[in-house]
Amino acid sequence: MIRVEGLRKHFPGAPAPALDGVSFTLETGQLAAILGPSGSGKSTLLRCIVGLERPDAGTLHLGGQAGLVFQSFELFPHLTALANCTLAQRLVARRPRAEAEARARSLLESLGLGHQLDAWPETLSGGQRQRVAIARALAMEPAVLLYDEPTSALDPSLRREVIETLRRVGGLGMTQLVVTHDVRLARASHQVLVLDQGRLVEQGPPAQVLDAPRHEATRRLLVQEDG
Ligand SMILES: Nc1ncnc2c1ncn2[C@@H]1O[C@H](COP(=O)(O)OP(=O)(O)OP(=O)(O)O)[C@@H](O)[C@H]1O
Repeated sequence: MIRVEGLRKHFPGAPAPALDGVSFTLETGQLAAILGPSGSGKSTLLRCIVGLERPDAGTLHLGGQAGLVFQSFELFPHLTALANCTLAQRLVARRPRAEAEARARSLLESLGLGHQLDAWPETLSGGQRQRVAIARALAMEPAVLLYDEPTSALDPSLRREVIETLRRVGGLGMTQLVVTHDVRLARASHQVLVLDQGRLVEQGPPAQVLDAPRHEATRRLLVQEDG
């Protein structure tokens, strides 16, 4: 479970805070989508949770480290799928090779890549590369996995594949937080959080937030998506 309470971040010189008292709770194994207009504070929220930015006030209870999966899902091109998933385990977590490989293999298998362990990134499809990147993040055993715009710049079939993968990862018990403009991805989540000007203006299951939006910012996001 992750709990965020009263998170506040005001960048020096900025006219208004990027985060202005954000609080929410996410149960273990749940997937939450963070929506909001440009500049509403989505990336700042992720960066505070992962520790890349220090909040001015508020508390974070993660029960461990947060892992961040970047938009481009970049893999090390000179390492096989398996080696991509063992490098940080060995260098950062200092796990012995056999242990790191066993964990990587099991994660790649559970994401449907058991037959691609020795494949080079350039020989994998876009969707397969993404699953390797996610397995690599999971191998570090984060308490929560964060994604910044995982489906932007992807074609529709790949988007569906990413959504399917996030569900699978949720099935492994991982708590996930996804910043996205993709309403379809938000619909596949357990909880939708809408940020506007650094404040959480809506929060609830997708059926509630997306089908009966109460806030203007949410309505605008839905109109943009339809158009
Ligand atoms: N390092 C920084 N220094 C000063 N201001 C910043 C910094 N980072 C973000 N901001 C400001 O904080 C606010 C929130 O930015 P943030 O990047 O979190 O928004 P966002 O919702 O992720 O936007 P987008 O959807 O465009 O990525 C914006 O007004 C932005 O200009």
